Amino acid sequence: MSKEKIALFTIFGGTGDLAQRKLYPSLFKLYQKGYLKEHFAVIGTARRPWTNEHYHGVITDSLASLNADPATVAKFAGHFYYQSHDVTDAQHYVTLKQLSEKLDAQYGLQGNRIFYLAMAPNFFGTIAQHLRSENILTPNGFNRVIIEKPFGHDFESAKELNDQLTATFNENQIYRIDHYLGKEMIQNISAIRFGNNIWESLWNNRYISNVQVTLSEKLGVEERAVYYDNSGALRDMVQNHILQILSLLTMDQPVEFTEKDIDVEKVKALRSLRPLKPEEVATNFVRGQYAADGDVKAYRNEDKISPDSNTDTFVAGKVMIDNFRWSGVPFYVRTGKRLADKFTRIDVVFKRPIVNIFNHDDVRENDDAATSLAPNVLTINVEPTEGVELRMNAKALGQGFATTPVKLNFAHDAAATANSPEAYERLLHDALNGDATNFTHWKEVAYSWKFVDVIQKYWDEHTPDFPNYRPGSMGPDASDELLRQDGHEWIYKE
Ligand SMILES: NC(=O)C1=CN([C@@H]2O[C@H](COP(=O)(O)OP(=O)(O)OC[C@H]3O[C@@H](n4cnc5c(N)ncnc54)[C@H](OP(=O)(O)O)[C@@H]3O)[C@@H](O)[C@H]2O)C=CC1
Ligand SMILES: O=C1O[C@H](COP(=O)(O)O)[C@@H](O)[C@H](O)[C@H]1O
Repeated sequence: MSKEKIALFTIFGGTGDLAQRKLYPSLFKLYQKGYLKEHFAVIGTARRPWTNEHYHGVITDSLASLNADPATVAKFAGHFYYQSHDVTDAQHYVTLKQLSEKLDAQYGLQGNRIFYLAMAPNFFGTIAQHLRSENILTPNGFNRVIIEKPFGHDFESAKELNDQLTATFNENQIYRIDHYLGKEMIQNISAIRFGNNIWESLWNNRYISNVQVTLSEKLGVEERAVYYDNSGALRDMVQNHILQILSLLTMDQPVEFTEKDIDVEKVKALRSLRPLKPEEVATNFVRGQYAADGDVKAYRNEDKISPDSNTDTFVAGKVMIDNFRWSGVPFYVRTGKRLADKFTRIDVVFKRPIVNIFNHDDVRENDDAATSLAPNVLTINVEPTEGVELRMNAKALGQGFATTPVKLNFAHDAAATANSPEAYERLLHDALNGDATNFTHWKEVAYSWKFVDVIQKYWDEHTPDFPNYRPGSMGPDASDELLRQDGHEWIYKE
């Protein structure tokens, strides 16, 4: 059976950063791999008054880093059509419907439509309402809408947006994208956990001391100031990516590895997050904003950022999960811009042995572990390295007997990593196949916002002392104190 997928893509936000950096290259890779052939077309739409010719130039430029055959690129770009209009303008959708029907006939698209909303969330409801009112969805093919994160701004706006979307689309037509779920090693969490008896039997509060999730970025806010200053790191990275990763790390085993069964278990995990009371926020969550350092601008001095902005560019937090499996285990999360390096990693820190038979001096009263033995740590490296490390204790080489920490290490080689699909390519392919396994679902989004809203509300009511961390560090000192107060420390330290 041909692997060719047939569809008309309509990208709202076709002139934007995400479309150019992620969507066009991903669609091209699907084209190169034969998943898209002749029977596909793309309508890019935004307000800028571009011509098709200019649009094809933008598409070509967005593929430059792929060093692809120019003739192939030109043929691919020929499937793209630009329409300039404002999504709040009803007439835009009348002309969009006419163009959609023309391209459907021209390319034989069987009425299959994928609408990608690659623009600020406050427009998502407007677009969904117009798609319905102007009858742009088709009766004879599939209709799917891909919604970028953050899905809303808080629980209330997310609920309103979801109601607007479900007035137009069924739940199984809504693809809430969180591109971290398309990353190889995030998908690997379930394989590691449920594919190996060694881990699942230890994956609980009897053996695990604490879990650490770090999404570190070296870049600053770059060209996205307008979006980011209204978002902040808590909404931009914690409400979605980090809580999604936490749900995969902590969920119970699904009955089957299917979209529905995985969603059931992720929702159970997110429902088990211990909600914070307002008076608990300050001792469990840390916020930061990067300062200036040499020729690196402070956040408040970035283009289009107000000089008195209190937007958080860094978050560290301690999350507790109240269920049988995880009660008592702290989950430390952190993310930020202008940190020491660009990487994403998960560190699962196991409890040390209670007794160190190799060093009787180490046995102390009321000590919960033999401190001279290093803790076992399972590290899942998500990016830029893709792989798994295990730290354990072994005998030190040579005469006598002493223990020493050693590391078992698996990493995909660079060639394998380079050839594996990038997150957006993988998720666009899943959407073409109607597979929403690696997308978020409404209840997951709802519980994530409910958890985050308490923190954001408390921060909105209390003025921070910003800026408070040096670019190139791993955030404010309070982030280290968050673990130190529990007798722990970050496995990755600057
Ligand atoms: N960029 C990234 O790395 C990531 C972005 N995202 C999400 O993707 C979405 C888009 O982000 P990004 O591409 O960075 O944002 P940009 O600001 O770069 O792009 C916004 C797009 O929306 C268009 N637009 C704005 N207002 C209107 C309007 N009234 N009518 C029609 N088009 C409009 C703009 O085009 P024009 O001005 O010509 O109208 C532009 O194409 C956001 O939800 C963001 O959270 C998610 C993950 C990563
Ligand atoms: O969703 C987002 O993610 C990017 C980081 O994505 P990555 O794949 O490069 O790790 C982040 O820079 C951006 O602010 C955020 O919106």
